[in-house]
Amino acid sequence: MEKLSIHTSPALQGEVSISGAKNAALPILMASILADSTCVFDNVPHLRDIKTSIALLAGLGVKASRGKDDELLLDPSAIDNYTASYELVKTMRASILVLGPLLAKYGQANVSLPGGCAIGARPVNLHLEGLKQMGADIQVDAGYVRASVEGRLKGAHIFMDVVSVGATENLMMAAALADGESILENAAREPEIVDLANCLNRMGAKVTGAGTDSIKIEGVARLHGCHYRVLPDRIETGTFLVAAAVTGGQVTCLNAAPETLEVVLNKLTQAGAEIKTGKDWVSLDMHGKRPKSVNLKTSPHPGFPTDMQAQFVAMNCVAEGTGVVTENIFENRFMHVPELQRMGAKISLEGNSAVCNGVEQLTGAQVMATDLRASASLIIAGLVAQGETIVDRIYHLDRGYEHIEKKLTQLGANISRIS
Ligand SMILES: CC(=O)N[C@H]1[C@@H](OP(=O)(O)OP(=O)(O)OC[C@H]2O[C@@H](n3ccc(=O)[nH]c3=O)[C@H](O)[C@@H]2O)O[C@H](CO)[C@@H](O)[C@@H]1O
Ligand SMILES: C=C(OP(=O)(O)O)C(=O)O
Repeated sequence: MEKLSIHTSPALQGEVSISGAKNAALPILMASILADSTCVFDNVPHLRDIKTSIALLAGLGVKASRGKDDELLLDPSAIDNYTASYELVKTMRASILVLGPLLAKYGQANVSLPGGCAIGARPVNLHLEGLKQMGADIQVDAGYVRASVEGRLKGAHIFMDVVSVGATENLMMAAALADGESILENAAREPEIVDLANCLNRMGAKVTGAGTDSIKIEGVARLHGCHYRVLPDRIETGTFLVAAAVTGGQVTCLNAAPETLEVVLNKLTQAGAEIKTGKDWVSLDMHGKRPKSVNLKTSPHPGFPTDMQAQFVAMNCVAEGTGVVTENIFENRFMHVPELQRMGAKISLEGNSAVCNGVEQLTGAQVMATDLRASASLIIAGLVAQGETIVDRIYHLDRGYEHIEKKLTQLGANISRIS
């Protein structure tokens, strides 16, 4: 099994190009099911989750081909299968996002339940409740969601009692082809929701209000193919900025979208970084200083993103002072803490908070990646630990970071993939 070997690294320096956002690309790829003709997507990152999505769509009958660079062409005109099997869904929870589009376009869908994962139980009740309100018959049987509707889904006024990115996306896609108007209340406001809405509108949908907590969708009878460029990955951007910060470095992220990162950039400024932004770039300069600890609490956008929590815990481990990090979205998202402790971090877990007392120096160790962002936090810690850190189970990392070790090497990090 492949691992990453990281040795104490100098202050990171230079420029890094940010890839398209995994969490925007995944729903956008699934949205192609709704179209009658070919969709061409640009800036689609080369990731394991994207390969899984292509396999899932190909299983339904979508013809997929990679174009030049980061282009992906999806032709949904010959879809003839409505089942997403457990084999694929279990490796990628976002597979549940085929449910709304299949049901809206073909009146039926069988999608394996994603089940829990390392970071939490992650139920899909809001996805199912919303589709029921739109007239779908939904049965859960033998681990599968079996959904059908006579004729078209009907527009509905849906109140979600938890802010859910995935449920907002699934229901927005279903409503795009429903009969009549839908309003999604307490909708998620993440930039990836706005990106999906923009893409759907490019396909001929009538979605307004994305980016607010009330999204209105006027259903249309058909959607056509489109050309759409996926948003830059704000979590990848934030990860490189934190990596630069812990090493006291100076890094510029190119092809980025700084306006999607406001709260993360504020926290980095609090940590002592000098941050500069332009239209599509963001730079961080620590001027060689050690970061200062920060306190933060994760919450839905525009709050601090849970997908950046582990990286900031890693920064607090080596920062000056004590920082309290509170996780409010997922009930089990501190799996990186015991691994960071193995590297000498002084962290105590108190309920859903991690209290980190920064130490001057971590020590390299063999550590286990338990999920995607936990993997990133262990790499960040490894950059400033004394000696060698070996990160095992990096298949989690490959789900969501494109060529991370190459990009870090380009910035001067001592990191390599070993088998
Ligand atoms: C592919 C993708 O975009 N993944 C992101 C998406 O995941 P995902 O869409 O799965 O996360 P949600 O926003 O749905 O989850 C937020 C909270 O709502 C709960 N919940 C969700 C659905 C539901 O039906 N019932 C329910 O109770 C979840 O258990 C969790 O506690 O948003 C998360 C929160 O920003 C991010 O960490 C993930 O990176
Ligand atoms: C939790 C994440 O992804 P997913 O929802 O695909 O598991 C993530 O991107 O950090």
